[in-house]
Amino acid sequence: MSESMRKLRVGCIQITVSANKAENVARAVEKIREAKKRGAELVVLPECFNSFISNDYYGKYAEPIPGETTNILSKLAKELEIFIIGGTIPENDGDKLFNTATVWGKSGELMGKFRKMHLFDIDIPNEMTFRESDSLSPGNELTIINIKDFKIGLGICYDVRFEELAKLYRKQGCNLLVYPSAFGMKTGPLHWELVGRSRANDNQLYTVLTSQGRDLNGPYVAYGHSYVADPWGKMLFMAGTDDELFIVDLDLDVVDKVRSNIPIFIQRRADIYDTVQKN
Ligand SMILES: NC(=O)CCC(=O)C(=O)O
Repeated sequence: MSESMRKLRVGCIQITVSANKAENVARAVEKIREAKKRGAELVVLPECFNSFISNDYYGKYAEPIPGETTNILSKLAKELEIFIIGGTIPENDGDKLFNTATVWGKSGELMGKFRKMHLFDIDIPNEMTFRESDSLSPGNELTIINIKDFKIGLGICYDVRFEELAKLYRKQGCNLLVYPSAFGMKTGPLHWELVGRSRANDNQLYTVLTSQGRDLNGPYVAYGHSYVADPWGKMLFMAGTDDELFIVDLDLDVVDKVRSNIPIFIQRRADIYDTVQKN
């Protein structure tokens, strides 16, 4: 097996968004070009990279897929010969809205899309209330993408809290989970790092969490601090709060090593408990 197939250089892009969709997309394009120059083979954008995170905006900013924003990603992937996980955009399909991630291959082809499965509905009285389900519908399908020898499971932000989803991906052989995200300021400080490192450690795989940058004047203030955790649960890199591009090198030897050193996956008592996919 070729050594280079087992390594992947990932460009993680943290960007703030404004009310101007075209500007948001242009900012993402600029960062993807920069990531290519720095050797990235795969780039990952944050959740809602072309729109504010807000029930007031999802409907107005929504597009079909393919559509205006994703056509730009497709063309760019082809031009730069790079894989793009296009963060998420609000998607309209019939009379429904979804929060959707798309993945674009080096020929500009749509390799897959994932619709946020667990909608961000929380209520911490007087501090943070959000009900994505007021405007969005949930997705019902897991999405796995193969790039080189990496088997990549997709989730979106709040999905990272659900170990069952990550475990299903692990059971299907994933060695990398990618979560375009934008945690808020209430839960971010306590949970943002905890959940992504936990999913990495529980399932002995890499986790990539890209966030919107923090804009204190927007309708939704993202925590920022995009990061990558390795299969030991170790933080490889964490961004600050402003716009930032960082590059990380992933290596499947690290996955193999931790799985052989601490073989929890085969030691699970599946005779007593299990996580099963129902559809
Ligand atoms: N956009 C989201 O799904 C936010 C998730 C979040 O902040 C959390 O605490 O979970």
